[in-house]
Amino acid sequence: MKQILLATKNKGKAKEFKEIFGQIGIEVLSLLDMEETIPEIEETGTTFEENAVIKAETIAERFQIPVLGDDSGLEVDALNGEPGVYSARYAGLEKNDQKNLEKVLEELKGVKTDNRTARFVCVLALARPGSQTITKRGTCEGCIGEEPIGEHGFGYDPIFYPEGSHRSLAQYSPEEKNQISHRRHAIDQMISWLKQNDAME
Ligand SMILES: O=c1nc[nH]c2c1ncn2[C@H]1C[C@H](O)[C@@H](COP(=O)(O)OP(=O)(O)OP(=O)(O)O)O1
Ligand SMILES: [Mg+2]
Repeated sequence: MKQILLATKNKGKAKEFKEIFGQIGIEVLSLLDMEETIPEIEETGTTFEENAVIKAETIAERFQIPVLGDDSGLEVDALNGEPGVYSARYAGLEKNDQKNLEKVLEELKGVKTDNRTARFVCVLALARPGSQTITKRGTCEGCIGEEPIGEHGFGYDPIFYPEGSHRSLAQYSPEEKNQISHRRHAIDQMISWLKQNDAME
């Protein structure tokens, strides 16, 4: 496998996949690299697994090549796991990262540090024409800060402090984030599975 198509239009995700897979010599293309406009894929699932499979299978069906789908989000314990699969649309259908993280901070007003635990979840689905789709999950534990800080990353990174860290994930360099992220852990699991099943070629 020298090249893989990623079923996403999210710039932040695409950049991280390119960096992580680039290190093992695999080129990642995303829907942002395609000439034609791909219609929005409806995320009708209620779990990360379901949505990752929908994304990967929709695009694999269309292009008849192996496709990786990523469905990810933030689970906040004090909010019963919200925003979860609705992370991208938490503050509205326009998918605004700034408004989304402000809504989390608003919902957590008055909640003490010890009770602000959360995790990022990333589920990857690999759909290959003629094979069963497989999914792998990665997580990154941490807690939610009091205000956004940091310039790197995307999404909820400015309010997320990885376990044991005094810096938000948006204060991590891309290289540092890619060593500990939920996405990195899911990718590692997927690569191990492919190696074990002689499917890396
Ligand atoms: O490393 C991350 N650092 C910060 N925030 C993150 C991360 N990973 C996911 N997130 C947030 C962004 C978005 O609010 C939601 C993903 O939603 P999700 O539907 O999977 O992606 P999306 O709609 O942006 O792009 P697409 O569906 O085309 O892949 O979780
Ligand atoms: Mg989405």
